[in-house]
Amino acid sequence: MSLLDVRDIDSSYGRAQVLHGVSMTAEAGQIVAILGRNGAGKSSTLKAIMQLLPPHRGRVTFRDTDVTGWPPYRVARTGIGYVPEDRRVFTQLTVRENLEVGRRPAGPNGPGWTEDALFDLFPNLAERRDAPGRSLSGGEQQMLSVARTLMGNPALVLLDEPSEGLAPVIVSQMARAIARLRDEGLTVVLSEQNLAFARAVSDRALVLDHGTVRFDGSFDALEADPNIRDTYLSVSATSTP
Ligand SMILES: Nc1ncnc2c1ncn2[C@@H]1O[C@H](COP(=O)(O)OP(=O)(O)OP(=O)(O)O)[C@@H](O)[C@H]1O
Repeated sequence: MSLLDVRDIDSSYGRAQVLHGVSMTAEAGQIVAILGRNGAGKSSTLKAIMQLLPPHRGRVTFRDTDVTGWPPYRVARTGIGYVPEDRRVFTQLTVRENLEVGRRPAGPNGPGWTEDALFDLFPNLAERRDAPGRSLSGGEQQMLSVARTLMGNPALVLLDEPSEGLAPVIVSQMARAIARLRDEGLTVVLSEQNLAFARAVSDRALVLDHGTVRFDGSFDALEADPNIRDTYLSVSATSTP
């Protein structure tokens, strides 16, 4: 069975249904990209997995456990880390203090992340380790947000638009960091509008439109289907990582 199995979920904000029968899987060690235009339902799918937007139909199964309807903090404790689009760095705390806030025991997910390992992963943060969160650039905040989530030692990381708003050089660093997460055996599900970035870091693509899955497969298959690409992906966001 897949590490993550999302089966036929519907989710709504109030009376507005935004996910319609979404199904997807992530195998252990895989990086899966959720693609689609603005408002396609990428963030909502990540929130539904985390139970921040609990599905009212369908199931989310993680490590053979049905987590549907669980409070998000319990989902986090089973080993799912979530990095929201808006970063939520603690501005008054230093980089190191922000990391401390995220610390949780390693448990079954391996030896566990240390501050040093995270500074190795994000060298920019090492240079700013005693700087307050508010003084960091957008890119550094994005890195800190990912690093803080890793301090919780998740087996699966949900990344909401990791490349959004980042300068090209920072986008490359983020791409290298995600590749290293795969080397460490982590599973990642990320939402992206930047097709080049997603292709560079991911094993598989899922394309959403209006909260419905339009494609699920390899990037080669996606590129070979210009109809899917041109109809459901925004063509503007193609900067190379
Ligand atoms: N808090 C909310 N309340 C009501 N509707 C929402 C809320 N957040 C998102 N939506 C709606 O849900 C739909 C899916 O949005 P979602 O944020 O999941 O899309 P997305 O693909 O992640 O796009 P983006 O790249 O703009 O974040 C959109 O129609 C959006 O307007």
